[in-house]
Amino acid sequence: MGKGLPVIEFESVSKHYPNGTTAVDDLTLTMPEGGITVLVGTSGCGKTTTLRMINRMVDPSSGRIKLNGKDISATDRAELRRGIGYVIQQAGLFPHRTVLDNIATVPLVLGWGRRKARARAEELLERVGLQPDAAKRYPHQLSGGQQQRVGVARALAADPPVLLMDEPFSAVDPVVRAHLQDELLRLQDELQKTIVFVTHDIDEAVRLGDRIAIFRTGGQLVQCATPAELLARPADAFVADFLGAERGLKLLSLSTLAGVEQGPAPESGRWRLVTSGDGRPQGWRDTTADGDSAGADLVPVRPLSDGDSLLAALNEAVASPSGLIARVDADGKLTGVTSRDAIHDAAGHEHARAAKADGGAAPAKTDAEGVIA
Ligand SMILES: Nc1ncnc2c1ncn2[C@@H]1O[C@H](COP(=O)(O)OP(=O)(O)OP(=O)(O)O)[C@@H](O)[C@H]1O
Repeated sequence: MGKGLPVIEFESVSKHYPNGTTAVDDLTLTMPEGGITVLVGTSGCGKTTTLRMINRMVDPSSGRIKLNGKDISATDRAELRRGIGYVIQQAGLFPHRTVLDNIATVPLVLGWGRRKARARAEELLERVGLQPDAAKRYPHQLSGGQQQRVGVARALAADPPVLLMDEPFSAVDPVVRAHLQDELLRLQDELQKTIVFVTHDIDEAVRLGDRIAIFRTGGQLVQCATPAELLARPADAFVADFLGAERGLKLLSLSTLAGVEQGPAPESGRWRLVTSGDGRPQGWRDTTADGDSAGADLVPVRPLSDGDSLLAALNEAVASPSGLIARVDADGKLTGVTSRDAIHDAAGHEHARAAKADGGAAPAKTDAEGVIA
């Protein structure tokens, strides 16, 4: 995350529609510089309305929103939007413009001139992981995932410090979605934008969010906290339900195997780890199997490295016939094995750490600005 100074501040903001709907109810929330704040909640809980109030597509009924300390109602809408990129579901690309022209839209409006705008669009095309030959295609000639990448590139074209993303990856399949999430995190590492991201998917929120704000129907913010805090200390039963029955496991997706003890692969007992000549784990061999099938029936092993999560480790340990996971270095060569027990201990430790109100992993923001009961 970046410096953490508040870039966007909601101060007691409400939005009531003329039909009597309260979309957002007395929202006080800050979004820090260089961080991804994810807004989640059930359908109709006011996430999109909250997002659209930031670029003044919707105006609040009461309260105040500040961007970099300045009340946005006093800022000209067009000027405000110059500093705010906006990405929506299914990309919202102009169908009759090429990919390159779509990406160059905002720079052209800003008067950059054709050559500079196109050069910038080409650079962004590459940055979001698209091949140069996509430039001349039209949106309908791209897959859904590619269109979303173009949508992200278009939003970044004028290098706005703030990015609003409204369910940008909801319309693509889970595999593409995971890729897009990875790409966004990679881009964010480089660019350090202040991002507000709307989703209804708690797993996506945990994966992407530096902070997660959970809303309930009626536009009420229930809790805003880091993913670890939220998973370890949900403010109430609504949040706990929303996080789901696997919330304990989700917490383990946030910690890595680095630092969890490992030892040499076993040289006795029923299961032996078979490695290739250059030390890469191949599978578990059952030493009690008869001679003929001993080599053929290797139980597959999925080696893990320090960057893999405790959740992945637990998963692998449960599936492993030996109860051990194989650990490898960056070259895929065996460094040792870790037992189920050691992973359980590490998992318990992570829970205890996250559950401590002032724990190292969880900055104590909850009372100051997080739990709005
Ligand atoms: N223009 C409008 N006029 C009246 N009611 C509206 C209008 N726009 C939104 N609403 C209502 O305000 C509430 C919040 O809507 P909003 O779109 O912000 O929710 P959301 O959390 O983004 O929902 P979803 O996850 O389904 O997209 C809903 O009850 C919605 O029907």
